[in-house]
Amino acid sequence: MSQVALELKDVKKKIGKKEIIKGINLSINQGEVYGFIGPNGAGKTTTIRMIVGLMRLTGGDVKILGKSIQSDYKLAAKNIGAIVENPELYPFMTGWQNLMHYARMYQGVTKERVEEVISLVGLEKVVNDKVGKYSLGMRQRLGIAQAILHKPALLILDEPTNGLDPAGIREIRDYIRELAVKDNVAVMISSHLLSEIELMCDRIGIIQQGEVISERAVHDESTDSQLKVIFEVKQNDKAQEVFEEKELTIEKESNKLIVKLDREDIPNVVKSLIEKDVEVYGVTPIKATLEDQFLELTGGNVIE
Ligand SMILES: Nc1ncnc2c1ncn2[C@@H]1O[C@H](COP(=O)(O)OP(=O)(O)OP(=O)(O)O)[C@@H](O)[C@H]1O
Repeated sequence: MSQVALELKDVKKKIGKKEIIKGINLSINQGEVYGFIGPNGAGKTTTIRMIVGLMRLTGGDVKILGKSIQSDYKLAAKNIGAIVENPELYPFMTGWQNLMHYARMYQGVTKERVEEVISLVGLEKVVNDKVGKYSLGMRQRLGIAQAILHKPALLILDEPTNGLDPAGIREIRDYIRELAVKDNVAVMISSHLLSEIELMCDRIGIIQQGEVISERAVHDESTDSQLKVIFEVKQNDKAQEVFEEKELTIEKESNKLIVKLDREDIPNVVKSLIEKDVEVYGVTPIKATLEDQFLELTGGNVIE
């Protein structure tokens, strides 16, 4: 069984009289990529800053590989690699010099390990160029390389794909998945790019007003029990009667009826339609995108 890499227990943060984080509980296993999403001001950065020790907790605890950041900070922190806000890089030094500079700060990070992370993030060709000349994508990759130098069990990335073009986003996504699968690293990513989260993460937590209001596996069909289904029928009015009898919500009433129902009720509804002589041409479940779910859960709050 994989070990729990990160555990948040009733984590709270009060600034002045305002409770910004209201008791967050979550855990991330080794080898798991966890997306932490929420509208602006929901509390993502505050939570991350507490996990990495940049801000004190006002309540609860954070454990990394079982070590508390409150009572065992040094032991807990050595298992974290993070990019919070922008990665700190020296523009007048080459990529190689930057990494060697950080490698010296950790015990046991060899030259071979530096070479390994460079190839993992695909920076071999530019590693001897000055970082000042790097594109944003290259800088992000170097930032990730720096964060994983000491082989942390937990990698935390705050908006890692911010400002990257689609090709850059794809590359970062691939490195992150590789890290989780090959090196068993637990990764926590905060982002507002929901489509990215869907492709990159195993599980997501949605945070709103300082609380995790929903947590779900990204590819778990069982969490999609309430579906939107498109019914293509010839006799709309008769079909509507069937749906109304069953107290189902009809969302759209053009030539196609979009109805919300549980997956296991589909056969029954189709049977009723046929019994009422409705000619059914098609029944298509629409997989609600994460964005739909997110907007539904946050009551339509607009995200960037
Ligand atoms: N030092 C502070 N003093 C007072 N309020 C603060 C402070 N830092 C953060 N806040 C408030 O806490 C809430 C959460 O902010 P936070 O930056 O954690 O949100 P976020 O989810 O990361 O948002 P964004 O996506 O915009 O970065 C916001 O309402 C913010 O105004």
